[in-house]
Amino acid sequence: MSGSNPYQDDRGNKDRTITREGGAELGAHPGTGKVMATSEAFLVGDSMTGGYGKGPDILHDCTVAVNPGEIAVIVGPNGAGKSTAMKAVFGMLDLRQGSVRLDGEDITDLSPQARVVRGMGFVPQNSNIFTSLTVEENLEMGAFIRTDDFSGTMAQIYDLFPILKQKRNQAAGELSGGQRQQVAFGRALMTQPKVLMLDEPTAGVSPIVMDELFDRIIEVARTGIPILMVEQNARQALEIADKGYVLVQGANAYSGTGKELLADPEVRKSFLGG
Ligand SMILES: Nc1ncnc2c1ncn2[C@@H]1O[C@H](COP(=O)(O)OP(=O)(O)OP(=O)(O)O)[C@@H](O)[C@H]1O
Repeated sequence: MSGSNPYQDDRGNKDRTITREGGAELGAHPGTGKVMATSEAFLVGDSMTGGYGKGPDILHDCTVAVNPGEIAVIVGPNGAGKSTAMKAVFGMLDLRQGSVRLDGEDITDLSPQARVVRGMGFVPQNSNIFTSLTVEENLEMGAFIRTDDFSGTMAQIYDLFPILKQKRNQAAGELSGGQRQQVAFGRALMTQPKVLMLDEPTAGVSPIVMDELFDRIIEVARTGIPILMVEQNARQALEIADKGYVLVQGANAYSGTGKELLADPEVRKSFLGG
């Protein structure tokens, strides 16, 4: 979104090999094509183990990471812990082991609010907009941490999602599912995040709307904002993914580039419907 972003589009597929059980070699630094350790990635949830409250561990040594210019997608069966992994990266559950790092800094102990201030944008799966507020008020709420003039950012968001401009004075609750997702997406962009996390951005929308949302996600990634997202529509999401993680029972089962995972016979058979 921001013209001053130093990271330019570099979404070409790099030569990387698929890994099973962990993805230590995943992650290529934009511009260099050099494969670097996941631990050096811009955003990394590294070897995360933990669960909700005093309950059992849901995540088991789970690692997800994303770099500028990339779209990283987490897929896997229902209940695999995909949303939990996102919540863990955003600081919504206490990790028993592992860490979260953003731009080289350990943020494991920061609250979600503090992570937003550091540059994380998170769009949760549910309740991600204020239905009784107008579209524009929702976007304004997104800018809550900003003290500068955010009208330029709002204009960029209206360029990205023209329908939101058209409906800016309408209550967000009156919008279609796909339009509401655009509001949630736009609201997260209002903070000018350094990284964006989306939990099932295409949940409940038609295939056409899903394609449109994916196009917008690609557009945002091209501005250099790394995007980490969970998707139910695994096949379609992996098609636009620079890298993908298949989670099973809270652990990394497969990881690789989107292309590699789509081509892997085991991944196809077990997770992509053949
Ligand atoms: N708030 C919570 N408190 C306790 N357990 C939870 C909570 N949220 C999720 N879980 C449990 O964590 C496990 C993983 O759930 P999670 O929602 O992360 O899976 P998922 O892969 O995102 O699933 P889906 O694809 O169905 O959305 C499940 O067993 C679920 O019951």
